[in-house]
Amino acid sequence: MGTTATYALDPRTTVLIGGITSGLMALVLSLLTRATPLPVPGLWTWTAGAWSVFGAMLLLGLRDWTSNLATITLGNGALMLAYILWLAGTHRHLGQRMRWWPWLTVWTLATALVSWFIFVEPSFRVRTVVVAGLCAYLNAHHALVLLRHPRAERFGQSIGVSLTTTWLLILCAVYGIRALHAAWFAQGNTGLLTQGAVQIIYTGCFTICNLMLVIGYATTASDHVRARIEDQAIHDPLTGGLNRQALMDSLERERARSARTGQPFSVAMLDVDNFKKINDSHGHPVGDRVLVHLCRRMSALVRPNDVVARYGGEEFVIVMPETALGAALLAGQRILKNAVQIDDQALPPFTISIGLAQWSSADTSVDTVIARADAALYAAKANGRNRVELGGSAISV
Ligand SMILES: Nc1nc2c(ncn2[C@@H]2O[C@H](COP(=O)(O)OP(=O)(O)OP(=O)(O)O)[C@@H](O)[C@H]2O)c(=O)[nH]1
Repeated sequence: MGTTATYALDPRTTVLIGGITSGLMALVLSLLTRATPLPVPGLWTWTAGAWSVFGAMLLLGLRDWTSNLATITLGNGALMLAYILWLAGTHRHLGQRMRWWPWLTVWTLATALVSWFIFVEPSFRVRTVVVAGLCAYLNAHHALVLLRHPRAERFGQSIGVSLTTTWLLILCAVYGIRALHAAWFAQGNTGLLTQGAVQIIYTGCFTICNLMLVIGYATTASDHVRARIEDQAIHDPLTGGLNRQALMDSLERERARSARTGQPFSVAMLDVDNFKKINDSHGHPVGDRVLVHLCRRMSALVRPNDVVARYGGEEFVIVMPETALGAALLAGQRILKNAVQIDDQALPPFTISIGLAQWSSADTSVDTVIARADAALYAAKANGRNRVELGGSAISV
């Protein structure tokens, strides 16, 4: 006498559990869109995708209880749409433009094919190959977009992006296997809600993957907010240079390094000559743009390890690690000449003055080296501006 295997779960329950968990996760993403202290590009689109998965899983789970149009056509349509929305969310997050029309055309064709193979020539096999094949392709394409992204938010750099990419690849593999299974094996040709291990495994895998992807988007969003907040905490909002707190931290690091290695470091303090006149004659917005321009030019002119920071008002400080006063003077002269070159015709011509000082073992704190650079800047102003002056005598460290 044959025995029929019994399972604790059946495919319908798995799909409905998947629907409920997707709905809860969509709710979490929706709350996150309101709760993040800074906007996260793409978060709304990922949230819309999560709601679409929720709708898809519920519709697919209602199979045989309501019309095929609602359960199969709309269910599969919502599922494919969800992956397109998730892809669009990622493009937005990475600051890329996605062309919608090719994807919407593919989606329309796939949905039309699914309808044809329900109502005209019913075939579970073809429907599965179409839907699972497209979903596999969409998720593979999505993973590649993340893997190819050159900036900070890429695989290995952000936990959220690594998690998302990994689960996109797993989901792509599950859909790929599902499509091939349906195409070539009779056993793979059982309906979505047919009792048995095959459908329980597939529906369970889809549920877990979709859940992990939503967790991946939420983690990516929180990584993004944390990185932005960390960035804002150390940068000056107008010029993009480091702020005063970050400058003091950098000076402390250089002081400690100098004590350890015996290598000197130098500090340049500089400001725009007669900046008040620029503001008075051209307006504060133009004055602001002069500061932004100057900071950008200086950052391009110094070595990668040098630190450019806004000290306050129109004053900047450059920290030059492992640089004695002689080398700092050459750098100062280069900056004096080149940082004021203007490529934007809307900016007025301007000059800068620079005071230089070298850290000395006799300095009691980093404030003293700053004070010497400031005194040198004062001397540069007193001696006619548009020049570099050296502060005090360099004492070997
Ligand atoms: N546009 C703009 N102006 C600023 C900013 N911070 C400070 N200032 C202006 O910078 C000007 C600095 O003026 P002063 O200290 O007299 O210096 P100066 O006119 O450059 O003269 P010298 O330094 O002696 O060459 C003031 O008018 C400030 O209002 C800023 O963020 N944006």
